[in-house]
Amino acid sequence: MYKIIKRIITWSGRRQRRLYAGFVYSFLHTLFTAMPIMGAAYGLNLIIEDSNGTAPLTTDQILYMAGFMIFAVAGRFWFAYLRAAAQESIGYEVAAEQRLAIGAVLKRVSLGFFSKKNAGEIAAAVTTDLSFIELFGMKMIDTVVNGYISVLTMILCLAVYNGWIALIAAAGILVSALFLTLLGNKSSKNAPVQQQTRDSMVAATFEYIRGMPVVKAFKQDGVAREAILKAYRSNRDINVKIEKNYVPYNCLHLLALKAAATGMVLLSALFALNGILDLPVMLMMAIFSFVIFGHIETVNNAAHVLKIIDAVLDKLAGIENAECIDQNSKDMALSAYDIRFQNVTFAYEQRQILKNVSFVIPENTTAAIVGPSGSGKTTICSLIARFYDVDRGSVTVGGVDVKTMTCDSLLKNIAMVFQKVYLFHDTVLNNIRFGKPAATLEEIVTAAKKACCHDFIMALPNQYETVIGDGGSTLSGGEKQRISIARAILKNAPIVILDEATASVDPENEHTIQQAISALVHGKTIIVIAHRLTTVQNADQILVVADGRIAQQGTHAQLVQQDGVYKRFLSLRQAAEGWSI
Ligand SMILES: Nc1ncnc2c1ncn2[C@@H]1O[C@H](COP(=O)(O)OP(=O)(O)OP(=O)(O)O)[C@@H](O)[C@H]1O
Repeated sequence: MYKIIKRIITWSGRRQRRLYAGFVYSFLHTLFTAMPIMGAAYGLNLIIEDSNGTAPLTTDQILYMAGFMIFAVAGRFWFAYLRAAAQESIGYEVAAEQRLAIGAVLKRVSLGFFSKKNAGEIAAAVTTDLSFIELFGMKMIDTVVNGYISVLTMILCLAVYNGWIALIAAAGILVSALFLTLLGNKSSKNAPVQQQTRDSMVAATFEYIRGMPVVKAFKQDGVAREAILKAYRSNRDINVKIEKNYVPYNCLHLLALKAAATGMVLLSALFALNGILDLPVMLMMAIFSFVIFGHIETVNNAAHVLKIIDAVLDKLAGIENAECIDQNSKDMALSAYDIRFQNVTFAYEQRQILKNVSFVIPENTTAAIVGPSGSGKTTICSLIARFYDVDRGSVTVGGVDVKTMTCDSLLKNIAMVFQKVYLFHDTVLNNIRFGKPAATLEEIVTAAKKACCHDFIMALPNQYETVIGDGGSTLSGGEKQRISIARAILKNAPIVILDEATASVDPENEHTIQQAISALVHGKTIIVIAHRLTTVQNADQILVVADGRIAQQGTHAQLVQQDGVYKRFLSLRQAAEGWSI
């Protein structure tokens, strides 16, 4: 328990001083809680002395007693307030910072990180898991640290009157701590499992919702539900197991405290009968026995909750300490924008995709990448944008190895239009503004007009302020793509990567969009993964990718003269486009 408490204190970072101040307030709060009890014993003694005629009770004494009581109660509330003010909001403050820190890390890790960890696991970490620490982290500090500070302070007060009774209280705490340790040992095994089942539950729910169109289209609700039900059942089973483990140890922990409290009452009565304790002190001991363990009775929950917090902190550390792809890189400004691949070899995990690939795309020229599906065209683009690092060889932009540049300083120079467009659950305006956060409304509208989306945006219920559904679900494929082109136009970067950008644009708009793209790409270095013949034919050079290599390279005029992949690709394209028209 001590190790995890220390971990939570470390987690609170620069707010640790507030935590420690809270411990001091907690100690003072307990002293002020004990004072009225001791005051009551003293007052009772005065009353007894008055009633048996030993010493008459004076008005001054009554006033002092009343003043003392008011002072003690006021002090108690004041220190309770100070403790809460110092400690209680720390969890929320630290969690908010940690969410931002994780967001910053996720932006800088290689995309391979997301293949290893599923989105559900990451989402659970920054939402439910961090919320758990946010809610329970400081509560546990209060329950455990402040709880034990409180009980130890009371034992010290007891020891002033009678060492034996204080010893019984201390023995009760030791025995209860033993049972809590046993409960904690059980929880050490169960907490990580509970954590995993929660992650699986979130991931399965995500998957189910995301896959809903497929589930409906194939009428396979049963199959999809099975995965989600399995995750829910596992979560239920581990929770039931934890509860079953919890109950016996919890009972033993409470029994130890109750037995100690009973022992304190019995011993103080025995001492009073034998004249070792005065009657008022005996009564004071009895009152103490009721309140002394109050704070640590709820420590039972802490034994398990702390183990969960430990597991969650491990998980968060795993994400936060993920290796950032550009952690040894520098912010650099480029002065040229030619792209050069030199003997590039790249594999996703063990699966080799590119082998010894070399080519040059001179500044301000267009390179069309063509090749069979799965040949590595998108991978080439991802390496230019440094979504992944090459295994061997180098990718340079403007003569600078992208490995030496931070992602921010590299991506500042690149605008991308992806094959799979992702729009945020935000307004149309903000989705376009993503290309240039400081853009004015006028600039955004101009970009939207160039990308041929202005008219359909104006037809939306709230025009540019219309909120787009999750992932762009309330727009058609073509509309989404045009918005993503508007984003790229707005960014106005010197390098443009288009991944089949016009694939889902309807023929009516295609011509206009091609014009917009021409404006976007004018005077820039362009890499386009194109399936359209016109795009390919007009490119300054064509890179034909096959089997992880550059199988052919040249202009359209040069490549049509050669027998090879390009010629075959061309005849297939002509057939396909002829067929589609
Ligand atoms: N993140 C990834 N992890 C593992 N393998 C991947 C990943 N992304 C792509 N691949 C694999 O790498 C190969 C090349 O993929 P890539 O997307 O570059 O092909 P492509 O030529 O762009 O295909 P298409 O024309 O179908 O879009 C494919 O076999 C694909 O399955």
